[in-house]
Amino acid sequence: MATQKGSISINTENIFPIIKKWLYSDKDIFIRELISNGCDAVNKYKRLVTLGEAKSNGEEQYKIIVTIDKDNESISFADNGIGMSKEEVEKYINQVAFSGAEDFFNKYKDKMEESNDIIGHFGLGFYSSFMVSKKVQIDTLSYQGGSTPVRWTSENGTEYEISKSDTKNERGTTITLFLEDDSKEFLNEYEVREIIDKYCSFLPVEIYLESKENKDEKVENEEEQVEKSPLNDTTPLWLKSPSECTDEEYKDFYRKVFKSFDEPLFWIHLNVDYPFNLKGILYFPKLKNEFELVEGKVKLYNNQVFIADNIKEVIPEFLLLLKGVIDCPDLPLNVSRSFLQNDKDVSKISKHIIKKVADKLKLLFKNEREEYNKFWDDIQVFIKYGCLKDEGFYDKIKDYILFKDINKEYITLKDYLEKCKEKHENKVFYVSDEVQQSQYIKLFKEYDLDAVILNSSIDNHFISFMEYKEQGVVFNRIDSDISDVLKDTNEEQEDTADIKDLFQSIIGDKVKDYSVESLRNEDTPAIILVSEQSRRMSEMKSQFAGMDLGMNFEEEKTLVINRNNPIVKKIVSLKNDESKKEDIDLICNQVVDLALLSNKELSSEELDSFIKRSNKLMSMIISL
Ligand SMILES: Nc1ncnc2c1ncn2[C@@H]1O[C@H](COP(=O)(O)OP(=O)(O)OP(=O)(O)O)[C@@H](O)[C@H]1O
Repeated sequence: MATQKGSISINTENIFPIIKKWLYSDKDIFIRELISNGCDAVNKYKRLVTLGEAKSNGEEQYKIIVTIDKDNESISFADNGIGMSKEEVEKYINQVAFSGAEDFFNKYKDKMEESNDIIGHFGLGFYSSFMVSKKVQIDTLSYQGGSTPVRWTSENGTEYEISKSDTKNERGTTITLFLEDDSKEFLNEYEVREIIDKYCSFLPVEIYLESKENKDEKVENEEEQVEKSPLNDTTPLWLKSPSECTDEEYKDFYRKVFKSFDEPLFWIHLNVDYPFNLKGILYFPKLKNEFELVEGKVKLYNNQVFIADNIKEVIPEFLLLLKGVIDCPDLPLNVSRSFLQNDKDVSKISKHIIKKVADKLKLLFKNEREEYNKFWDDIQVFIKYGCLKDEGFYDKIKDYILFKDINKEYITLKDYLEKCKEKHENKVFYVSDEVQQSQYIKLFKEYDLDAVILNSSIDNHFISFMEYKEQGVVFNRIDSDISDVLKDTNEEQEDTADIKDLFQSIIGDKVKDYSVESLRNEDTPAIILVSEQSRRMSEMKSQFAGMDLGMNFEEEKTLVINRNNPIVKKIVSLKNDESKKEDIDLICNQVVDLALLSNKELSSEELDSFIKRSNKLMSMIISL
């Protein structure tokens, strides 16, 4: 064949996507592009064999071999796919943004029963090789009988040479990149292996990595003769039908892909054919603490080629807390993200994924309630975050949201409200700190009342959200206005004014209100209740620390005095005894501080006088 020279034509309309595509992305993407091209070439050939348009002895091992040649400072990508004739090289390689993949698909689409598994779309991928090379060489031999091997070379991507190849004598294509000085890292086998691992772990054609030096050693080393295993898994689990996958396979896949020793809690196998193609597996990881939430990872693939982690245009943001893989052959993922934001299919996919997650939760709730209860602590933050982010998600799963109560039972809002209807209709009591509020929990148990534990940092927002969504339902902290609930209706109401007056005269306005009750447990002299509204306002104020909000947001406290308590009884009986005035004063203050202490930490001055008073009381006892 005579040597021919010419200029590469550039379709200017299509040059802009190239700029967009590579100006901002990693250099290593060329490895993904060239391996995907090899993969396409093999898939096209296999398809022709199936259609009877090409011959195969049935034993051929299709593969892509990546070879690093340190001496020549090159890296090559060889496949035994369809190959290219001289005309095809001129058509597909010399015209940037003219995709032979699209051409092939259009030509054979009527004859193809399965969905399109060809990766290329844009006719640009090959040119990414110029990001790292000073010279690119293609040696290719078409599958068509009587073809001549072709060599195409170009030093800058705009001018080329075509001649007969003197190295290619078997069907397929070898693309050799002579690396630029600033891209020598691609001669490092470890580095290249990492990149292949990142992008090509699940490509459908076997990929091998060789190093020219190793190749020479191989002849001498007997053990090396042993067949190497491919770098990739050509049939990833998500492609299998869910009914054929075992739990162990799902767990192994999780451990392998996410390099995690933990076991996932459960998973969702996505498998959609219509109206779009989507396959994948989403795992609910076990979270050790809330801060791990940021660590989720959802890997997005396009026809088994890795595209990126956590593309929030496709996967709803809150689901990015999960770990998983999603393969979406329909998405034009090589295009910029702004395109994705406006794509209708993309929002449909996102909605579909949300629905599937909600369905799975419903299924677990209905069929495996015990297990679901066990998972709840680990998934609750994720679920609540999802509800806050997406009301639609809340509407789908609201009946499956659980609350852990003070007896460590898991209960739905509906069941809680039903159970407590008689005692406090439409009111949910909650604990935000089990240690700090332990006295109130004890009190609730004595009264056979129930409260739920809402102690994660997201719960404050979630409570407001629930109150907004579930009109009429209010959430009150366990130390809030519970006097109504504690009131014993059977009991005759005695005059309580003298007890109130006594305390009020000593304590003054340290608390806003006083009430006298007959608590079932006589050991407790008094408790403090804080109005829910005032506490929320005061918490809000502390979030805006330093800002003048123009209002006073003090917590409104009520002192509930237990008239069944012997100390209270005693001081009330002695209230008119002038000689005991000082002692009564001391005891009343101590009773109030103890009640405050069970509610929250004392301020430094409060603590100071509490300690002084306690010491005084002890010395009084000793001198007795
Ligand atoms: N290894 C190969 N074997 C056979 N043909 C190839 C090979 N590499 C590239 N080609 C041909 O060159 C064309 C252009 O390749 P290029 O990578 O630029 O674009 P593409 O794969 O079609 O699309 P994309 O830009 O989405 O990767 C391909 O469509 C294919 O016809």
